[in-house]
Amino acid sequence: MKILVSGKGGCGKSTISAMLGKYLAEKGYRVLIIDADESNPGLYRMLGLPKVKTLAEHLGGKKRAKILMAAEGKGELDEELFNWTLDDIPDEILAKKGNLAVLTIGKIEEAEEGCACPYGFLARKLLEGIKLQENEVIIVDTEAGIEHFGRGVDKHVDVVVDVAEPSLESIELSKKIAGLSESLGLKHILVLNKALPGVEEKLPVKPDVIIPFDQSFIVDSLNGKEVEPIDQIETLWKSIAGRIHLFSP
Ligand SMILES: Nc1ncnc2c1ncn2[C@@H]1O[C@H](COP(=O)(O)OP(=O)(O)OP(=O)(O)O)[C@@H](O)[C@H]1O
Repeated sequence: MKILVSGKGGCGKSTISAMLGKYLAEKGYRVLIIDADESNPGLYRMLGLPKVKTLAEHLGGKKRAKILMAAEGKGELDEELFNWTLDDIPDEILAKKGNLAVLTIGKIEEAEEGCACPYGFLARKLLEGIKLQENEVIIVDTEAGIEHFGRGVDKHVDVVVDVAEPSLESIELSKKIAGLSESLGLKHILVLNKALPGVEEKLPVKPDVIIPFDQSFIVDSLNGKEVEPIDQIETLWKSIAGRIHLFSP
C-alpha cells in the first residue's frame, strides 16, 4: 500500500509520516518512508537514522534527473529504470533500522540551482514503478502545499493523509487536497494536528483523526530526539484500514 501525506507547511507532515512509519514497522510491516520534500533538512533525523545518498545523487545528480525527465517528455525514457521491488533499491540510498527504511529523493542545496521539478519527476517514477508485496507499505512525506498533485506524484498512491492545523489557511488547503484526491479516485483521510481544546467544534469539516497540540513535540525536535508513535497514530491506521483492504502481518 502507498500512503501520501500532504498539507500546509509546518502542519506536521514529517512528524506524522515518521510516527506512522515506526508504528507500522513495530506491527511487522516492511516500511519505506519516501522523503519527497526537497526543502526540509531530512526526515531520517526524526527516526535517528544516518544521512545517506539521495536517489538523485545515486542517479548522477539533479542534472541527470533533468535529462531523464526530458527523455520521458520525448517518449525516450527507459521505463525499466524504476521497475523495482523494495529489495532492488540500492543500499547506499536507504537509511535503515530493522524493517523501516527512509529514502530521500533529493534536496535543494544551492541558490539559483533551478526548480525542484526533476525531484518531483523522480518521486513520480519511483512510485509508479515500484511493486509492493502485501506486507509492504510506502509512506510519502511531500513538500508543503499541493504541487505534488500538479507533478502527478499522487496518481500512484492509494490513500492521501491530509494534515491540517487549526488555521483558516490550513483548513482551506485541506479542503482543496480533499477535492484533488477525490478527482483522482483516492481515499482521503483528514487529520487535525496541533489541535487545542474545543477547536474542532469550530471547524467547517469533521476530521477523521485529531492529534492534540503537544509542546513536547517541539522540545524533542529541538533536542534532535527520535519521534515515538502516539496513541492517535493507531486511530489513523484504523481510519486507513477502514477504507482500504489491508493485509495483517
Ligand atoms: N501535535 C503537535 N503539537 C505540537 N507541535 C507539533 C505537533 N506535530 C508536529 N509538531 C511540531 O511542528 C513542527 C513542524 O512539524 P513537521 O516538520 O513535522 O511539519 P511539516 O509539515 O513536515 O513541515 P514542512 O512543511 O516544513 O516539511 C515541528 O517542530 C514538530 O515537532
